[in-house]
Amino acid sequence: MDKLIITGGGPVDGQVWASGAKNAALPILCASLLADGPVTIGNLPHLQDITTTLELLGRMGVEPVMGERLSIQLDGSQVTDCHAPYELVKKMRASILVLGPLLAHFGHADVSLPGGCAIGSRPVDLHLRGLESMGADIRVEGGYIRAKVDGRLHGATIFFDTVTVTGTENLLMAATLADGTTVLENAAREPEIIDLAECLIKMGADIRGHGTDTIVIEGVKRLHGCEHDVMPDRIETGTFLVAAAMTGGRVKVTRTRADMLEAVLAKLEEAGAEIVCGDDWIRLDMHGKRPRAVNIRTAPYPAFPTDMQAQFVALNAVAKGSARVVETIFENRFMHVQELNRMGADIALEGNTALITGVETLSGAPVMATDLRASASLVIAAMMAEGETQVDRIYHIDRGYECIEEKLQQLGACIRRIPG
Ligand SMILES: CC(=O)N[C@H]1[C@@H](OP(=O)(O)OP(=O)(O)OC[C@H]2O[C@@H](n3ccc(=O)[nH]c3=O)[C@H](O)[C@@H]2O)O[C@H](CO)[C@@H](O)[C@@H]1O
Ligand SMILES: C=C(OP(=O)(O)O)C(=O)O
Repeated sequence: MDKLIITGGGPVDGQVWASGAKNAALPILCASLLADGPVTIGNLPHLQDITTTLELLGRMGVEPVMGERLSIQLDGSQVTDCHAPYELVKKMRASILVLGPLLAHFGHADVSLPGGCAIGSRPVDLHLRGLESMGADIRVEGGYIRAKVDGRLHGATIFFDTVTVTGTENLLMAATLADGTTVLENAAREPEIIDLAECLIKMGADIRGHGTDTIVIEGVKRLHGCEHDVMPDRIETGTFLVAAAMTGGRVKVTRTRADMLEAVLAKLEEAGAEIVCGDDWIRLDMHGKRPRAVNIRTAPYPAFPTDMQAQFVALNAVAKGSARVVETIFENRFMHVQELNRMGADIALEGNTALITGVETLSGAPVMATDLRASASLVIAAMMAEGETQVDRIYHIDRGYECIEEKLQQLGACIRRIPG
């Protein structure tokens, strides 16, 4: 297993570009299963999760054709096998996103249950209940979701008890080819849902209300190919901004968007950062200062994203003052806390709340990455810690951060990978 070795020290200073968003690219790749023609997807990030998804689509018969500028062409009409095996689904929960498109386009699907993971149990009951109310017959046997429908799915009004991002995406995709109207109530409003809906509309889907909590979909008979560029990754962008803020440094992130990061930028300003935004860039400057501690409460978009919680725990660990960070989305998303404490942080956990007392500095230590954003928090903490930190199990970070060491080197970090 690869490791990252980071020697902490100077402030972050430099410019870096944001990659395409993992959490938009994954549903969009799966949406290609709905089309009767080639879908060309641009600005795809080069990430392990993307490779896993392409392998999964390849097993179904959809062979990717590589294009220019990180683009790829996929044709849903090539599907020969509607089966998503455990050995691929276990690598990446977002594989569940093939369920809705396969069922809607081909009338059946066998998809392994994703199972629990480090950050929480993450059930998919709301995906399944929604598909059942659209007429699907679903059985769970041998760890597989076996779903079929006689003829086509039909439209339905579906109320989500809990706001779910991939649940909204799965049902949104399924509804595009259903008979009649589907209304998704208490739908997720994340920017990645808007990006997916815009791609589906280019494929010929009839969707209104995406970006609000009520999405209305009129089913159409078929969808065609299209071209779509994936939106920038707001979580990667936010991670670079926090790295600069923690080290009293400055950064300009390009090829990104400020409008989808409002809650994060507000917290960075509260921490003392000066932030200036342009059409497709964000510049942050801490002017050499130590950040002030900021309280955080995660919640569905547009509130503060759970995917930025670990990075802000790291920031608070070295801030002036003390802070409370409350995680309301996942029941076990504080695995970074004990590793940060090994680096000298002073963080206590009480249920879903981290109570953080800022310390002047952290010290390098061997630490273990436990999930994607926990890994990111350890890497940025290591960049400001005294001495050397060894981050083990970094395959987690490779799921979601493209060329992490090259990009952080551009910002002045002393970071290298040791292949395992
Ligand atoms: C690939 C992708 O886009 N991943 C993101 C997506 O994950 P994901 O879509 O898996 O997360 P959800 O929005 O579904 O989860 C939100 C909450 O709903 C619960 N739930 C969800 C579905 C369900 O059927 N039943 C149920 O109880 C979950 O356990 C969790 O407590 O949104 C999360 C919340 O913003 C992000 O952290 C992930 O980065
Ligand atoms: C939790 C995340 O991803 P996934 O849902 O793919 O596990 C994430 O991107 O932070």
